[in-house]
Amino acid sequence: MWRGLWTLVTLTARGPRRASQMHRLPFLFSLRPFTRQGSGAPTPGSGATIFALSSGQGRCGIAVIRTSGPASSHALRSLTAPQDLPRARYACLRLLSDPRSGEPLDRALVLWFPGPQSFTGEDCVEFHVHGGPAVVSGVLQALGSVPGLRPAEAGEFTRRAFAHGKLSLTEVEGLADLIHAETEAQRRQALRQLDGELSHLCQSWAETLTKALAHVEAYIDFGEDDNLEEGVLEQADSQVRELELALGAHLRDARRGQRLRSGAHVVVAGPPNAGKSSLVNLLSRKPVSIVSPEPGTTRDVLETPVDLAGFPALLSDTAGLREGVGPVEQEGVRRARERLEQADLILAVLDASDLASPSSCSFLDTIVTATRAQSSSGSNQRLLLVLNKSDLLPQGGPGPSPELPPHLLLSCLTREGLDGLLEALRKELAAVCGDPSAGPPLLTRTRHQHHLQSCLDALGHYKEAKDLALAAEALRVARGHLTYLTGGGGTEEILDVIFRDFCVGK
Ligand SMILES: Nc1nc2c(ncn2[C@@H]2O[C@H](COP(=O)(O)OP(=O)(O)OP(=O)(O)O)[C@@H](O)[C@H]2O)c(=O)[nH]1
Ligand SMILES: [K+]
Ligand SMILES: [Mg+2]
Repeated sequence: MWRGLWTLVTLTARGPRRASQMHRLPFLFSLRPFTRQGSGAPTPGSGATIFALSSGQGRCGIAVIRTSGPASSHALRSLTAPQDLPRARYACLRLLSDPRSGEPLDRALVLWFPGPQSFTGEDCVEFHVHGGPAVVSGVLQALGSVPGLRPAEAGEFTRRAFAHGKLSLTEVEGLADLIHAETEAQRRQALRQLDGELSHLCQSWAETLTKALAHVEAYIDFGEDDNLEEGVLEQADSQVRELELALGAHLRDARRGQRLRSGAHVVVAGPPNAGKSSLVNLLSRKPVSIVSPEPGTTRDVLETPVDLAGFPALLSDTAGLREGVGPVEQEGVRRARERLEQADLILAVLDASDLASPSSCSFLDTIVTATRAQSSSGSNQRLLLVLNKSDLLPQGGPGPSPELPPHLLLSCLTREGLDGLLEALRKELAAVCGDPSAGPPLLTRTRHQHHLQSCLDALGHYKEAKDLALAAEALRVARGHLTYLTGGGGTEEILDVIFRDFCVGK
C-alpha cells in the first residue's frame, strides 16, 4: 500500500523519473503505520473476559464489579432480568441473580460500555451492587460460573487499556500514582500525568525529531536534486538545538517530581532540648518521639511519613547536637549529622529563651550559617529556622536578637505560630517538590529521567556524527527513547511527515 502511494506521489508530483530512485529508499518501505497499539505491550488476554471487584475491599455502601472482554455482554445477560442489554453508557436498575440457581443476589445499577468506548477499549460491564461482603462474593461467584470469564489479575484492566492504546505508559504511571496519592500535591501531580501532559510533551518532542529525521533522510535521498527545499540540513540542526534546550531544562528539574511522588526529606535538627521532638509530634499529629525535660532524650533517627501543608514528606527527628557526651549520645549525634546531609529541607529548631547557650551558638554558627551559605551558592538544600518556646519570652519584650538570620517564632506548647510555620513549609516544599499545579509536567520517576538523558546523549552523537547516515541513526535512537518513555516500541511515522511537511517535487 505504501509502495502504491509512493508511486502515485512520485508520478504525479515529481514525474516518472523519480520512480527509478525507489531502491534508494529502503527505510521508507520498512515502515509500519503509526498506531499506539504497536506499543510492544502483550496483546490482551487472547479473548478471555476478566472480572474483579474494582472498589475497595470491606463493607461499604456501594461496591463496583467490572468485567472486560468479549463475553461481557453475555455475562450481563446471564445475570440480569430483563435479559436485554441496557442502552450503552446509561445506568439502569436490574435484578441480579445467579445464572445457575436463579437465586436473586441483589438489585443493582448496571452499565454497559461496548468497546472501544470503554476504559480498556474492550466490551466492559459495571455492576454497582450493595457493598455487603455476601452480595459481592455472590456476584463474583456468579460471574465466575459464566463460560469464558475468569478473575482478573492485578493491574490487568489497566494493562488492557494500555495494550489498546487507551493510555500511554506515563498515563498508566499517573493512574497508579493517583490511586496511591496521599496528599493534595501528589493528587494534583498524578492527575496531570494521567491527563497525559508528560506523554503529550514527549509526543511533541518525538514529532520534532521525526521532522528533523525526515529532513536528513530526504537530503540523503534527494540531496543533489534541485527540487528539494534549500537548507533542509540547517533546519534539522536548529530543530535538534531547540530540543536540546528543552530537554536540558526538564532534566535540570533536580528530581523535584520524584520527591513529590515519594516525599521530601525534612530533617528536624538543633541543640538538645530545643523542642525538636515536640515539633515532630506536633507536625505528625501523633506521639512519634519521646518528649522530656532531660537533654539528650532522642538518640536514634526517628522517621515518620507526614502530609506537610499538602506535600508528602518523610519527617526525621534527630538527637540534639552537642559535643562532649557519652558514647551512646555521641553515636546519636553522628547519625543526626549523617541524616542532615541527606535532607531536602532542614527544620532548624532553637530554644528562643536560650539563644546565648554554647550549644545554640555553635548550632547557629555551623549548621545554620553553612546551609544558608550553600543554598545561596546553588545547593538544593533548604533551611527554615524556627525559634521554639516563644511562650517563655517576656510578654511585650524586645524579642530575640535582630542579628539572627530570618526565622519564625513558635510555641509547641501553645501552638502559637503554627499556622505561620505551615505556610512557610508549604512554600519551601513547593520549591523542593515543584508546584504540581504550575509549570511544565514534572518527571516523577527515574525511568523518565533515564530516557530523557539518553535522548539528550543521542542528540550529542547527532552533532558529532561524521556522516549523514550516522546522524540519521542518532536521531532515530533519540526518538526511540522518547517513544519508550510513553511506552511505545519504536513506531515510525516518517512517511506521513514527508507527505505533510515536505514539498518533494513542489
Ligand atoms: N515552654 C515550652 N516548653 C516546651 C516547648 N516545646 C517543648 N518544650 C519542652 O521542652 C522540653 C524538651 O522538649 P523535647 O521535645 O524533648 O526537646 P528535644 O529537642 O527533642 O530534646 P532532645 O531530644 O533531648 O534533644 C520538654 O520538657 C518539652 O515539654 C514550648 O514551646 N514551650
Ligand atoms: K529532651
Ligand atoms: Mg528529642
